[in-house]
Amino acid sequence: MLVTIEGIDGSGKSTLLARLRELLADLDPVFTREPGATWVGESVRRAVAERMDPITEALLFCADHAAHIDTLIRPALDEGRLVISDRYSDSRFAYQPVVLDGILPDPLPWLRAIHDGWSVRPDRTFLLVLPVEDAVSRLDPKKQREYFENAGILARVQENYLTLAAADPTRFVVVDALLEKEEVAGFIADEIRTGVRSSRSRPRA
Ligand SMILES: Nc1ncnc2c1ncn2[C@@H]1O[C@H](COP(=O)(O)OP(=O)(O)OP(=O)(O)O)[C@@H](O)[C@H]1O
Ligand SMILES: Cc1cn([C@H]2C[C@H](O)[C@@H](COP(=O)(O)O)O2)c(=O)[nH]c1=O
Repeated sequence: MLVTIEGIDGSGKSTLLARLRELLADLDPVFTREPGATWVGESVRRAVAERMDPITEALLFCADHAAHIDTLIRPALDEGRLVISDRYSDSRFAYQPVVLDGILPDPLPWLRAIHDGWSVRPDRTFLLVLPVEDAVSRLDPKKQREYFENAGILARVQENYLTLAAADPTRFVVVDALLEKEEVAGFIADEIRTGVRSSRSRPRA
């Protein structure tokens, strides 16, 4: 079963993932992330830091996804493992249309077409949602920030996420990221357990 965690910067993904490691330890999940599960992710971070052109950046995010699927996601799913990824393809579908606005006429179908035929669809996606000003106020001012981490961009990214969630309500679970950390993690851990139980009781396709 493939579970993904999505949300704008500062929504609490890293905090949640750290707690899920403890709460779901008995299920022995494979925890992973995009970008960064493979060395291609290092190139992506470099491209973002150097503000390379947005097409190069988008294609590097896609290349990182392809390497991630090939080296980690597919092998783990083939072994029947629970995989939990901190960001995945929906990050591309939410962030890159904002970055590519004015560069491509219609970025989302272009991005989706790049993923067609080889990407693996998540079984469940938890989207952490909160007012953008709360997310920005949570960001560590001492840390070097990616250029995405600006309120104007993040507001548009979150709108894109909410549109994706509304279009696919059986996969997405929208979670109020203003709730207490423990409440967010407890709720998502319970939902993942329920999903794992039902996927194990279903014959494999
Ligand atoms: N539910 C919550 N309530 C209040 N504060 C929270 C909550 N979840 C996380 N935080 C705090 O918000 C800050 C940002 O959280 P975190 O680093 O987990 O976000 P993130 O989504 O991983 O951000 P990024 O995408 O920038 O890495 C941290 O200081 C964290 O302690
Ligand atoms: C996977 C992916 C990520 N991004 C953006 C979102 C964040 O601002 C950074 C990743 O940093 P984090 O430490 O995970 O917060 O990259 C993106 O624009 N497109 C993507 O596909």
